[in-house]
Amino acid sequence: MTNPTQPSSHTPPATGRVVTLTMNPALDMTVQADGWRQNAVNTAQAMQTDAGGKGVNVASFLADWGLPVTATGLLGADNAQPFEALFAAKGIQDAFVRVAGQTRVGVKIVDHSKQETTDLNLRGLRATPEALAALEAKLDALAQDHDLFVLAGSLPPNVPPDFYAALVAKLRGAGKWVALDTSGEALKAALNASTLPNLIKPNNHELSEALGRELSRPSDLLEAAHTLLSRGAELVAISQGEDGALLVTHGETVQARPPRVQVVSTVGAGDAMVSGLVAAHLGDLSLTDAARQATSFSVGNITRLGAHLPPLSELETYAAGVEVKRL
Ligand SMILES: Nc1ncnc2c1ncn2[C@@H]1O[C@H](COP(=O)(O)OP(=O)(O)OP(=O)(O)O)[C@@H](O)[C@H]1O
Ligand SMILES: O=P(O)(O)OC[C@@]1(O)O[C@H](CO)[C@@H](O)[C@@H]1O
Repeated sequence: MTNPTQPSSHTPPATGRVVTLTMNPALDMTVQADGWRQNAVNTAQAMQTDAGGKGVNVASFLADWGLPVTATGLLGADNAQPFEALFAAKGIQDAFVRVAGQTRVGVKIVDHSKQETTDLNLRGLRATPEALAALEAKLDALAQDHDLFVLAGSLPPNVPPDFYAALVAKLRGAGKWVALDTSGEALKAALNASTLPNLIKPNNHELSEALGRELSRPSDLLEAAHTLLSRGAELVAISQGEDGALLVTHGETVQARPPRVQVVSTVGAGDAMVSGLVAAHLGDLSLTDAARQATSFSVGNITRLGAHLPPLSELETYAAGVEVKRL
């Protein structure tokens, strides 16, 4: 099927198949309300709804990049249509377990006059033991013929905080390459576990919260990254919003600063970065090129609504504008 956003001349690498796991997807309802104020009556200019949630977004970016991708997780049966339409349009294999009820709505208020994005995220559908058992069986089946797993987003109610920690151990034990992008107690448990993911992509606030200490100086972030590397991670990517990202491996550290662009919505910026890093891993890129590629994905994402990459020529312009410094 033709995908209008897919970069045209890019040839994807012919390597491993990717699974993205979204335990808590969301229908993102973006409301454009320029100049809006809290505690006041505001007028909005536009509204758009997109199938989202971190792993769904990663699947969408990777599909745009031309990689085969399977999306799994728990999806409310009552409003699954926008997700199914996205998967069909982009050729994403739909391996979501359907559960009773509606997937949560995530309200995103964007203010173009101030280039600000405000998120209101609901907690999501309570996961039943039956749904979790069905998901476990699905993941076991997917592990038969997929090599990379991206675990992304919050955990819905009734899923224990060590869910990702246990899954990372299981997947890495089976020889899979695992990326994790989560927050709060789930991130804390995963970072305290004995087996760490190959790639960890927190933002600086999420990492500070999970480690229980303020990481305000670059040296604090670097020290935290090196501790995670010494405990089994291969790449720690700490994103810092408009300031860019710090990417740390055993032998190298780079700082990537994005070019200045007109921001439409920052929703999914981190997911785009994860996607760029997964694509870079599959393409065996150097850390410098990975930083450039991942940042260009993020910048491409924040210049439009929804989790879509811009055409390749635009992506290349952003990539050329990324300032990558080896530290
Ligand atoms: N306002 C911005 N201007 C330019 N680039 C940005 C901006 N916000 C984010 N980015 C780019 O996106 C990357 C990821 O952003 P960020 O650190 O906000 O991720 P995140 O907190 O995980 O985002 P989210 O949870 O919304 O997906 C940054 O490293 C940067 O390259
Ligand atoms: O509650 P979570 O899972 O942490 O975040 C959910 C969410 O904000 O993440 C995506 C952007 O990264 C959105 O599509 C979605 O609404």
